[in-house]
Amino acid sequence: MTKFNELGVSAPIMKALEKMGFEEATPIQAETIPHALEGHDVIGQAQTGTGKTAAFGIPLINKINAKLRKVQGLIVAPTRELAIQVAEEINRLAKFKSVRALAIYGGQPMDRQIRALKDGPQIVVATPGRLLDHMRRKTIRIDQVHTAVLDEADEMLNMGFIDDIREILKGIPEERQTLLFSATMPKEIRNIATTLMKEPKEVKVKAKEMTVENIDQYFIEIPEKYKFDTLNNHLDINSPELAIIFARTKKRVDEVAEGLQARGYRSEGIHGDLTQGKRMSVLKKFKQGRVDVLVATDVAARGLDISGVTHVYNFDIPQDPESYVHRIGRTGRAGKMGEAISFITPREMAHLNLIEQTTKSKMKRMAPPTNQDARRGQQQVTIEKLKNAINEKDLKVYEDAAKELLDEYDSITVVSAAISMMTKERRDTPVRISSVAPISVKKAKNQKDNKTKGRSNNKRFYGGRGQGGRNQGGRGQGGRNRKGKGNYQRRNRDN
Ligand SMILES: Nc1ncnc2c1ncn2[C@@H]1O[C@H](COP(=O)(O)OP(=O)(O)OP(=O)(O)O)[C@@H](O)[C@H]1O
Ligand SMILES: [Mg+2]
Repeated sequence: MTKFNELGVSAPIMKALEKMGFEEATPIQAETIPHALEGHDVIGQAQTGTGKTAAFGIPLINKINAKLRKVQGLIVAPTRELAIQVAEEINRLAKFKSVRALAIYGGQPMDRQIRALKDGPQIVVATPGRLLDHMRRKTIRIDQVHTAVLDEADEMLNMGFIDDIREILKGIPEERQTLLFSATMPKEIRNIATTLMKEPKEVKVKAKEMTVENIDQYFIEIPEKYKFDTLNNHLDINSPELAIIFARTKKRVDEVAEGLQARGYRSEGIHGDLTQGKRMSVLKKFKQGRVDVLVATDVAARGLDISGVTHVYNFDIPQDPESYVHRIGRTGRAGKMGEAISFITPREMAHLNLIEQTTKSKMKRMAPPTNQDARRGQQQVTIEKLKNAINEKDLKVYEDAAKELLDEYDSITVVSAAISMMTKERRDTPVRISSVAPISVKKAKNQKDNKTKGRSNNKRFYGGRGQGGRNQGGRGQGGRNRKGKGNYQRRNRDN
């Protein structure tokens, strides 16, 4: 275990770390901070929730000249919410040094950002599109920038956004230091990344698996049309503190979020088509626990650090194994435990193997909970409430009423009636979710024969009812699927 003062971190940052309760450096911090402080370019790869933000934040703040009120550090992140969160963490780390970080991102009025930029923040955290906008309008000056950070670098370099990143980096003096971080770094993306850097030190925190071990990973093989009720049952049984449910499209996110609301859950959806104001208010409610089930597209998959997320559900499995890693990484952060449950349609079973091969971890099969299990789960919640009332409330004023009731009925009947009245009967509310085509499993096809055998025992749970074709809605997959995915990822990318 490494202490921060062994890493050459300056006194004001040490003081902030102490205030934040960071006692020891995480492995990625211990390994990258010395390289970064020496001025090297760094590629840092470590599992989700292991403190990569501070791994680049600390050396960056360390290097800032607090007296110079010019942008000296530039951090680029793929989503607006992440830009905001990273700026907040940087500001916490820089609390005892006169260094300020500002987040700039799409969906917020330009003039407000221009005014804020004039205030002289030394660090700017931005989404690529909005940053380029400011650069082209010359409303941001980056000629004094000595450090550039790409957080979630692979995501930004993925899918043709390399040109935006290149253009951004071209505006920064060449002698800059470049730091690049992510939990995933596919080889081809890393190769692109190295073209943007000078002899980078590559730090990959050694781990057997790409996912953190404190996340228990499960899958449930389930036909499309049973997903929603299964999700309901699960939520009732587990009563997550906070849960994030990932769905494939914005439409599905809206439908699932509304369906859950109709069934009495405090649920909201988040995706790239919402106004920025709405996105922020949904996230705020979720962080405060006023919403406890967040339904999201991949816009919420990367980087978001929300404490109390005990469960992540893949209502639809993602196409990319990398996306799986990031999604489930919203739980099990900073050493806490978490649970990830992926719904996989029988036709997608081969895709499960592809994900497992990439992440080098296994998902355990879980039987879908029955309605009876769920009912027991719901009743358990009621029973807990009753027990709390017994222990904590003054029940004297109700005693006469209770005695009257017990004169007329036996105690079991009375208590059963009370439990029934206090228990939500969710399934009385019908909910319809439009179906989607299963994920294309093209890439994984040749693994299908040897790997999925014996796994596809869907019959056990559903009495061998027909599946497949009906879920697909007759649509072809392949090319179309891939195109669709590219589109929504692009739009989600936001800026
Ligand atoms: N040294 C430390 N000691 C204790 N907590 C820490 C330490 N470093 C970071 N944390 C906390 O751990 C949590 C996760 O950190 P962070 O968001 O930086 O993870 P990450 O590696 O960037 O994850 P992701 O891959 O999901 O982006 C945060 O709440 C952060 O404040
Ligand atoms: Mg991060």
